[in-house]
Amino acid sequence: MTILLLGYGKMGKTIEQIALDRNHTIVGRIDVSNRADMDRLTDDAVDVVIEFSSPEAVVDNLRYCIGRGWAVVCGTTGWLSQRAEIEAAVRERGSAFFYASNYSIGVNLFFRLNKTLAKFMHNYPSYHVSMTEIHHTEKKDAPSGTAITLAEGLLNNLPHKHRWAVSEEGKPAAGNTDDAIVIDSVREGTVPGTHIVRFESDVDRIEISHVAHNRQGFAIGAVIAAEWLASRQGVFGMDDLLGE
Ligand SMILES: NC(=O)C1=CN([C@@H]2O[C@H](COP(=O)(O)OP(=O)(O)OC[C@H]3O[C@@H](n4cnc5c(N)ncnc54)[C@H](OP(=O)(O)O)[C@@H]3O)[C@@H](O)[C@H]2O)C=CC1
Ligand SMILES: O=C(O)C1=N[C@H](C(=O)O)C[C@H](O)C1
Repeated sequence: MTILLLGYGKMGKTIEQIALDRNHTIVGRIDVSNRADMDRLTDDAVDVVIEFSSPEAVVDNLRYCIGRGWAVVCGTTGWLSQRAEIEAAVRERGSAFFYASNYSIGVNLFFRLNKTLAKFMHNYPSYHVSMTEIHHTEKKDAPSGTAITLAEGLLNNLPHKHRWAVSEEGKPAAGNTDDAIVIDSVREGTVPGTHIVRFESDVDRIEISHVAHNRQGFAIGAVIAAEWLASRQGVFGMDDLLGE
């Protein structure tokens, strides 16, 4: 399979190693400095684009790839207010698009555990639910895409909560947050990604966490998604790949 790496930073480079190990061919490594190289690729030179860039760049990148008819696996976070527009463009073009806030198989198991825990806690509103996500200091968006997916899983199962709200580095979230799941975003060192969901009462705490030791899990998942997407048309996510 031929892969175009759109975004060649920490994730792009980790994905490259996994893709080469799985006998794929990298036809381009695009960062800010060489975007014009994409114009020189023919439409059929690319089986799948793997896009891990930045919240500011991703939507233009996706529009460009959809316009070329290229299948795209996107991992960039922090842009989902424009998701509907992008997915409509994919359907109109008849191309293929895959998005996940987190490609790690372990995190996707954790998403399911999170929903199951929320269903258990549904009848115990006295337990105060909150989340913490911890990432490296280069991360541009907060809260993390993974934290937002976890919050959505909780909101769908906890009727007394209606939204999520952000606090940063331990500072309280703004306003009255009784109906909110408060997410604390911590940025420290080179942490690849840690997510904690907790239910706290006056007498005890129930807590689940996922800790990534490195970026390999995200990268393997993204390459598997690319292999899966290459022969498909439409809009997909991890539940399509892993089975509901
Ligand atoms: N879904 C998932 O499983 C995961 C998602 N992520 C997300 O992926 C994204 C990238 O993460 P990471 O690799 O750590 O970030 P990095 O900052 O290490 O890399 C980003 C790359 O994107 C490039 N880039 C920026 N703007 C453009 C542009 N306009 N066109 C092309 N390339 C561009 C940068 O180029 P330059 O170096 O020249 O600035 C750099 O090569 C983030 O949004 C992060 O949250 C991260 C891990 C897992
Ligand atoms: O920026 C990162 O590094 C990560 N971003 C993703 C997110 O925002 O959830 C996934 C992972 O946590 C690493």
